[in-house]
Amino acid sequence: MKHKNLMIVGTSSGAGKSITVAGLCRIFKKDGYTVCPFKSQNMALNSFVTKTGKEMGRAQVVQALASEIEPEAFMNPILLKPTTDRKIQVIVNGKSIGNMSGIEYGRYKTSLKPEIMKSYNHIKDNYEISVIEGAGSPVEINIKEEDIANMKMAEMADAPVILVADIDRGGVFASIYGTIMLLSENERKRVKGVIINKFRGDVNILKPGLKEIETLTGVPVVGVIPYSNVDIEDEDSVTERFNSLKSNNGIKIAIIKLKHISNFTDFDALKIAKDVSIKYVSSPHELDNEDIIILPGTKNTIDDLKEIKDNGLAKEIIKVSKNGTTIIGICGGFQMLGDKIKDPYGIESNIKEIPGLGILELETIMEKEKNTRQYEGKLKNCSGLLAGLNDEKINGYEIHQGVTFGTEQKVTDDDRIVAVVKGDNIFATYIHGIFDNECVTRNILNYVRSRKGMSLEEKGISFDEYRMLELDKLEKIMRENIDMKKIYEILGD
Ligand SMILES: NC(=O)CC[C@H](N)C(=O)O
Repeated sequence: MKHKNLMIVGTSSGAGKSITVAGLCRIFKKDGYTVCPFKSQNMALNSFVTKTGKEMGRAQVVQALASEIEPEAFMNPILLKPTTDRKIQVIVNGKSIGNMSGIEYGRYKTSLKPEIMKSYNHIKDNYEISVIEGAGSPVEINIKEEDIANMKMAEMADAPVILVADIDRGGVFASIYGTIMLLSENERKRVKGVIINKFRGDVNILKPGLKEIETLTGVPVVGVIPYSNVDIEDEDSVTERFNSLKSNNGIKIAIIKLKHISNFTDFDALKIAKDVSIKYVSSPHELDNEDIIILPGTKNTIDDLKEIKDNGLAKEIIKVSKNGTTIIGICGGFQMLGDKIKDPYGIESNIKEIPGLGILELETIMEKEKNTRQYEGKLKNCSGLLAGLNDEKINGYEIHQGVTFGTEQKVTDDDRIVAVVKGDNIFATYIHGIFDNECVTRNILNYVRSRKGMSLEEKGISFDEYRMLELDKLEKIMRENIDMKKIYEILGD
């Protein structure tokens, strides 16, 4: 089997690299090839846990789904998770090797090349096509020497390169020309095509410019993709995800926008539910009688807890929790709802102990060992928000250092505390992806619907099904607007 590859780089972060890779993976898969995504280094707080308990960036997970293969850490051998303002947690091949400052990591990262190549070669040996994603812009000339994610990666994999440019933010010709001109001559030779992304309007207006940029750079424009509302998660560095989502007279949900918010893809499944409006909130006066308040996961529970105490959000959440507002805590947010968080080894900060919101009688200790595992279990002893869900199977994944103890009502069949309910209106869990379990989401939303006198919803589409439909939408748009014949010609041996 001869392996063929292609690398997608972008004129900037958020140009649409991840989505383009996902779309190409889907097309190659549908055309009958075995295909695998790859990104050597990701910087993201949205991570995923593989079947073998390894952590990886979520963009490659979606691309793996598009390729119809199980997500595995070799698709993203390096994951960087910003922990505090100055430290990043470095995850290599799915496991944390500790925290480093930016400068320390800058010095260290080129030594990871063998690790990267081990992962890449595994893909090369096992799949017919690989689609490699770059990171940010390939011409950050101040750090080009230490590059392991862009043109160096293209070189290491000997891959042809396609440059994706975002026309929506303007300056598209300058960014295409500037990016290509800032590459070295050898690097420039690798660039075989340009894709213009997020175009609104009549492509005929664009045509003279396309011709001119092709002449100026010598690189053909192989596609102009219209702006679309395909709902597929992209890199989280530049995200429109925190924009509010409105619906009239519906269920109002506020998600607390913590400074180190992590795994906010947890809420994607809520967005597709009927009558839901979601708002991200970072101060108490933005709260407006919401039906549900969610405390999300965080890379730094202690710092973020301190912040919501200082800015008054904590006080407000405690107050409305007593008036029956539904409060949901996920992972770090779950830990905050307890009485106390202890960090004896200074994992998250130098605060050794901090009182929580005291809504749940629980205590959390940050352990040295990080828990990364997929979760599969059964609900039991369900009441309140989860009433009626006994024996339902649920799944998701866990990423946390904290271990939680206490006397609240456990609702899973595990010995340890994974999820609890309290009274009618509180639910908290370590499980990321909890809302992807359609029964849990429907139950909670129906609880709120009945309180508000709204009619209840029957079983709906699962989030997995929804995601596959969106990927197929993306495939269709890309096939219609990219010269796929040309892409197959570009694919490198
Ligand atoms: N993913 C999370 O929310 C992590 C919570 C917390 N920072 C921990 O490590 O335990």
